[in-house]
Amino acid sequence: MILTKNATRDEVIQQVLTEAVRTSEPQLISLVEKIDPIDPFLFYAEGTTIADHRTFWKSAEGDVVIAGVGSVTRLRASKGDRFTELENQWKSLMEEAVVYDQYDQKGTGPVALGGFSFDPKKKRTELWKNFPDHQMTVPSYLLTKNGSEHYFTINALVFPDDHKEQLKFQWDQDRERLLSATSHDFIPPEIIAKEEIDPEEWKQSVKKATEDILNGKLDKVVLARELQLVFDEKIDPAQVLQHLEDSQSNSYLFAIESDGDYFVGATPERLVKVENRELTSACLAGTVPRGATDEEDRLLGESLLNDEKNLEEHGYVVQMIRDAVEACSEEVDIPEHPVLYPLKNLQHLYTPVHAKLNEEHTLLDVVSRLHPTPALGGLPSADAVDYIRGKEQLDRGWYAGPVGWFDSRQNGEFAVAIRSALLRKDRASLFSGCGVVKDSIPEDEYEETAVKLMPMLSVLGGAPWTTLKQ
Ligand SMILES: C=C(O[C@H]1C=CC=C(C(=O)O)[C@@H]1O)C(=O)O
Ligand SMILES: [Mg+2]
Repeated sequence: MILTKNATRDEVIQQVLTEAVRTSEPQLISLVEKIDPIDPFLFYAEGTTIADHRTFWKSAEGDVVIAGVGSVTRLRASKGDRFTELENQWKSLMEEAVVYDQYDQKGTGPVALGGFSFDPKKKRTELWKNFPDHQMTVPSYLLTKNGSEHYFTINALVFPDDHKEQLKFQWDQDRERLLSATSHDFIPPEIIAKEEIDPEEWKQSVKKATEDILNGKLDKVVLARELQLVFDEKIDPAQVLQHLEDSQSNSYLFAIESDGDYFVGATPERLVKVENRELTSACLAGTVPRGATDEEDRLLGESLLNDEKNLEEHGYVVQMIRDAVEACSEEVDIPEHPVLYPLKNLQHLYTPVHAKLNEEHTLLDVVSRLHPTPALGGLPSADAVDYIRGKEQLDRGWYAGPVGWFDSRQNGEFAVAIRSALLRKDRASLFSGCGVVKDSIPEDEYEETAVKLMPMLSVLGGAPWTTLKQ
């Protein structure tokens, strides 16, 4: 990667153009500038007037927001381990990239955003036909909010026959449009039909899983289900994102487009973050609803902290994440007991994980070691994934897969795509799963997944869950 701090922006563009002509190859250029604060949700909404492909990410702490419009290039693995292959492609892309950047901030310049399916070996259905197994794209235009500071990046492939003034004209025009976006009113579409995987059949599958666990086939398996909604018109992902922002706290917001479909969600579950080699992960599993009053809420939380079944569910996650993190880092710090992680509709058991990532490992390497944690798959991991592949009715697609971003500085973050929905024009598929252990009660697990559907269901204008249960 060539960082050009001393030349002017114009000189850098000229250099890249000259290099494209010399090599007869397109050259990747990245131009970063600091801008006045703007609303990332408006930037995202306006992006649709420039390109179909858009990506959105907001960290649970709200400190980092990245919105991408367009796509300069897509990393794609065709053989071997998808994470390793993407890593190699990213390295070679970065070797050639020319970056004009005075600020050196995480999440700016060349950044790859996207995600991965839960299980590349699962047979695909029609539902996910517009999503490839994985997709990490480098957006053409990128808004990055780092704390209170905002940055705008232009990424582009410069071709030998491009003209400098034409390139600049196009970039200026798009920049002006994206940075001066104003709000418009949203009219939410109406739900005209809903359908879920047969509840009784699903509960049977949970019962069967508890029997298989008791028979020693595995310790834990996460089973998921789908609720489909049909609307009277196309759903706008920008509107869904804005509503999630308004209604969910302590959650990562994401939206990824592929071939006209959008995968959107507000997940509380971090997979891993790496910043200056500081590794942060999280064990999040074990669930009760929030109480209607403060007192009820406190009692529910206390019961969760002492509930054997939920502690078992949680314990498997800690065990697996500890092993995976210890294998690639030092100074691993994991508290002995979980605490409560409160969300709008639910509270979870939460154990944070901190470590120092060893030099020879990368973020994607850690993603590959962690995915799927027993909060989404089960334990032993491989057996649980096989079990899900064979027994679960649902095509999970990207549900419960890693979604996130990384930059050229080895910084980045991935969350686990739960509390999510696939938007296909006037249809939405909402997904929800739960950790099944030997003491799981099918009816309770069904209720738990119902509450986990609430965040997406309510922003999509769904009636309260109780009226959905016919
Ligand atoms: C699989 C999901 O939640 C996981 C994350 C937190 C708590 C969980 C639980 O208590 O079962 C699940 O493991 C989902 O929301 O679809
Ligand atoms: Mg659970």
